[in-house]
Amino acid sequence: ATLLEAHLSTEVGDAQPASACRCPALAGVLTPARVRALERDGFLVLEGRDAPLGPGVVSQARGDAVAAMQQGRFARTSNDSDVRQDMVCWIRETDGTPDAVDDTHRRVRRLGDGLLECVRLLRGVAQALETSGYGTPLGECLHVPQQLQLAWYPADGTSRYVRHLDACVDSALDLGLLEWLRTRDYRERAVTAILYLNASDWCADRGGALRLHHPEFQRDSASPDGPSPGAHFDVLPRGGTLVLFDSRRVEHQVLPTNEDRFALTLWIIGRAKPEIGSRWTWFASSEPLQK
Ligand SMILES: O=C(O)CCC(=O)C(=O)O
Ligand SMILES: [Fe+2]
Repeated sequence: ATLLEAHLSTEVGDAQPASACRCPALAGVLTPARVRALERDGFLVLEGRDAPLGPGVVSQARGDAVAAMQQGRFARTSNDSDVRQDMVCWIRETDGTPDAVDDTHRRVRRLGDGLLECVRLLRGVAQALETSGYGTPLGECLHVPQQLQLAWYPADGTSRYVRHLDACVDSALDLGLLEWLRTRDYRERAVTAILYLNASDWCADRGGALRLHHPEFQRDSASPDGPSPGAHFDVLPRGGTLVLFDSRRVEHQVLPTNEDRFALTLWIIGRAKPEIGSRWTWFASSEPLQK
């Protein structure tokens, strides 16, 4: 059975085409070879020397995140509290500017320069993926929401997020029409992009790793022999580390953290190309993602 993430989904009404969100800092970063690895493995981790942003920008962004925390911008999610114990703050580049989406967002503090740079980097990932010919399973084109999730897992030794999938991959037949309509935004999620804003020397004993469960492992679980335990890959949430994974294939979890842990996440969405067919193609297909 699919584990469906149940928190409020990103607003995607004002998403932009990938081509409108170019980020110079990504030039030469998402090379065709790395994008092929992402397609093959379902995930890609760029850390250490491969990380796209310098430590200066990341620590500035962490300061901006702490400031947002002190301004009371973080709130619990609508998930059950046993699913996840982080607090989140939804941010847009335009927050605190005349171009903000509404009056409430015009009144909040502008994002700091460090956080702005991180937002622009994540929002540029879709364009960089398309340039390297990233192929979504459904041949969709990528779109970039304006809204990103800034999450804070408090340093209490228990804050975590249980194993889940970011996208809803169940068909209308499985879900029923109402539930299917309710989960529309989750179905559009194609690629999860996460940038960590923590210290660059985060070590394993602080906990808080992102555990990625290998897609092959999930497929195996349908076999009578059952999966071999331990088929996963842990990523330490070191500042500057960029993780990309297929939102529909890669189950993942956040292990309990002993240290305040900040993660900035963008869900890149995939929308059917007009020439391939409308969303009704998905609707009609009972197993749209089993290829
Ligand atoms: O912070 C992370 O490493 C992942 C968080 C996550 O899985 C989510 O917010 O859906
Ligand atoms: Fe997730």
